[in-house]
Amino acid sequence: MIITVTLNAALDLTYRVPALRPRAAHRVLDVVERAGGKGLNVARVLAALGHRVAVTGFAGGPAGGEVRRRLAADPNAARLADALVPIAGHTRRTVGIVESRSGGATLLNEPGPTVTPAEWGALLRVYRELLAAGDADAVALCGSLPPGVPVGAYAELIREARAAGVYVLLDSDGPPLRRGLAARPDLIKPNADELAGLTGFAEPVGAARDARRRGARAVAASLGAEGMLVVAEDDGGWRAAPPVPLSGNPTGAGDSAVAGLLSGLAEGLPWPARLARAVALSAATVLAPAAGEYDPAAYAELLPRVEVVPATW
Ligand SMILES: Nc1ncnc2c1ncn2[C@@H]1O[C@H](COP(=O)(O)OP(=O)(O)O)[C@@H](O)[C@H]1O
Ligand SMILES: O=P(O)(O)OC[C@H]1O[C@](O)(COP(=O)(O)O)[C@@H](O)[C@@H]1O
Repeated sequence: MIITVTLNAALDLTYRVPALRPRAAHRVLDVVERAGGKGLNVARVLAALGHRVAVTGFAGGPAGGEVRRRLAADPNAARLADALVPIAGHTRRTVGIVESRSGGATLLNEPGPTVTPAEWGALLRVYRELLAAGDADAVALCGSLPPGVPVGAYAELIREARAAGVYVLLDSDGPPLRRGLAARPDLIKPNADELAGLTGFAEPVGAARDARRRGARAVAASLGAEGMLVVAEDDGGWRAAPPVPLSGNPTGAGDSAVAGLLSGLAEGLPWPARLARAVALSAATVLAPAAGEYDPAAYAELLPRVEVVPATW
């Protein structure tokens, strides 16, 4: 079983337009709605891969209700346990605008609802109960923090997971990521910009090794069409790349990479196989038009074609 935490859940809307022009009106070709926010995407992909998942975080208002309904209606709902904590504030929407001509995506992420100290306390109680149940292989802490949640929230959740002996992955950005590192997460999954922002190094190998010095036990950096780089717990490393760069909607590709890494961990796979899975799943997510979905046929076809090589430094 894997626990995913989405403190800033979202109703993800994907609008498709022929091309996006600033300061112009657009006719939207079609709209897709999904239960989103990073941890919810991770959970849906894990469930599709056959894993049981407990989904926690906050949900409130109309979008929060819709997120819960969509989670319950997921084709793999039997493996998705809804442990979201109700709040008085309204869950946000995130809007992805995908250009059908170029495949480019523009994202508008609302800040999210204000969470009260009592609601944060309720989340901590639910999280502790999930950890105490004793059957978690891993926890994924994903995404931004909504207003009101303390900036050290991830550090606190990491300390709790480590105290319970549960592997913990952090996928966030900015101050919540920086503060989280102090609590020594087992793995972080930054993209290239997040890694550079964290360390000040643009070059990913130096940056990933620096992130380990700052507290991450291992770093899996996602590098867009170039695939992924891992600097593992023993400072050994691997690189994995998709066979070809793909064009499509990259929203949620990073979340599928997280799902690939954690499903492989839960199945006892070694690093190279976990990495190959993460790259194939995330590349197959670029090929699926809606945020946070992957194309299963493309995943099966890509997996044997992902090249994993040891990295040296
Ligand atoms: N254009 C692309 N072609 C093939 N694979 C891609 C492409 N863009 C992203 N990916 C895959 O998705 C992963 C995550 O994408 P990335 O943009 O690095 O992260 P994030 O979605 O978190 O910003 C990459 O490591 C890669 O495996
Ligand atoms: O919590 P944040 O950082 O605002 O991110 C939320 C957004 O991230 C997503 O999970 C996509 O993330 P990735 O493209 O990094 O995988 C969307 O579903 C959501 O709109």
